Amino acid sequence: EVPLKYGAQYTGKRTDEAMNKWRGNRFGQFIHWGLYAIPGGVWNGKTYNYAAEFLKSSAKIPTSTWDSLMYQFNPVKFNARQWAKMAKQMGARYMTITTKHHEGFCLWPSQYTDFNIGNTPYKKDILKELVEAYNAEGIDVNFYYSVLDWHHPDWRYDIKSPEDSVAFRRFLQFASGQLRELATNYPTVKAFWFDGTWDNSIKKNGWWTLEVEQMLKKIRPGAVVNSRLRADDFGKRHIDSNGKLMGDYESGYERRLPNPVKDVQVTRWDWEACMTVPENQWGYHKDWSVSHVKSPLELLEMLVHTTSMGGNFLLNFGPAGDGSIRAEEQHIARTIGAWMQQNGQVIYDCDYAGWEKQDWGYFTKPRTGNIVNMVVFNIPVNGLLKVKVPAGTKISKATLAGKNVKVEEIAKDQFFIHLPQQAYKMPPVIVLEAVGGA
Ligand SMILES: C#C[C@@H]1N[C@@H](C)[C@@H](O)[C@H]1O
Repeated sequence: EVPLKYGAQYTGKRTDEAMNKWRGNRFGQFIHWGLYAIPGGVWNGKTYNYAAEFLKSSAKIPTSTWDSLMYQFNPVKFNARQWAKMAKQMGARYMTITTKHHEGFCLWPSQYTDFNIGNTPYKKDILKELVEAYNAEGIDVNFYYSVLDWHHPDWRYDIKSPEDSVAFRRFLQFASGQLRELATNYPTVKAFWFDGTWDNSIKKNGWWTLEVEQMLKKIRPGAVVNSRLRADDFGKRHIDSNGKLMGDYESGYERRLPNPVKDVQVTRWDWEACMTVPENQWGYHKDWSVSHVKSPLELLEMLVHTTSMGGNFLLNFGPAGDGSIRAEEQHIARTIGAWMQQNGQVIYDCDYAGWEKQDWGYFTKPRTGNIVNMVVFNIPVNGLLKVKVPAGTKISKATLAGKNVKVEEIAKDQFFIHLPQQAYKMPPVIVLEAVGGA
């Protein structure tokens, strides 16, 4: 091992109450909302297909022009309680909000910059409204914070001169100040989701990333911080130079999921995947016809897939500039929510079962007891669901919606579960009682 000052601070999974709650939540709503929601991917009549929150760079818009969008931000249809109720109905147990994205505009009245919600026609503290509304629904709120800041004059992509060093040191103090005020002024915040940390300027300041993690955990004991914040002494990100995870969970799965067979190593630590509904739109885009839009069933399978590998699934919503939620996203929330209403127990507080992945779908396992859940997405023509169990394990019972289904031992440690033949519009769940074995 190489000696590190700014590497991983511990190994293994945190087992404190705050982290157990973060882990057990399993399903979160990501919200990307900022000035980029106003143009929605269209500028001077031209539609830009790239991610709408990157429109400033896609359309090469000068910072002064982009920043003047602040004077148009007046979401007259914004209703934090409605958003929170929709998230509750969808079955989300946490919500992660972009307090500040790469554009540098702050959804809270930051004392460190005028580029914030207080100087818009809306004026009110949107972050406070969202935290209160979601907490009132029993939903934990986490803060996304982009270190990359296109607005701030002291931001640097790299440190190539003494002037860069001086400016960037000022920038890091600014960012630390903003993070301190977020952690202090919104005391129910549970976790911090860092982004915009891929540039050399951050890699060359790994010390700061550890200082921020420690500061946040001092202000908010139990706070959870993602690996994406962190860089070690040599600029290694997420995983330090000794192969140890930094931060409290791995956050590299963006718009992709680990392979359930080849990537089982992800189960050794906590992790989260974040996912867009279109192919690559986090902020509101006016025209979703420019790429594939995932169906509720595609997204539900991703949620179950993630739970089956011991991860959290963060599904993104991009509200419009007027504060409305588009119909496609409302349909997704209703459809997934209807299934979660009946089957949330196979997601919440569930984990990797350690059983061999089969083609019909995914296993999840509650933290306690001898239950293993089967969530079936691919219905076999013969209605027989193969299950390979750890050596010596017996399946004593299998039920679907509380009714027994046939269990047939077909070989040593192998069974067929007989799925009742019917048309399934949503994935059926079979609950196995397993005894003995590993
Ligand atoms: C690239 C990039 C950013 N990371 C995702 C989580 C979105 O915030 C996107 O803009």
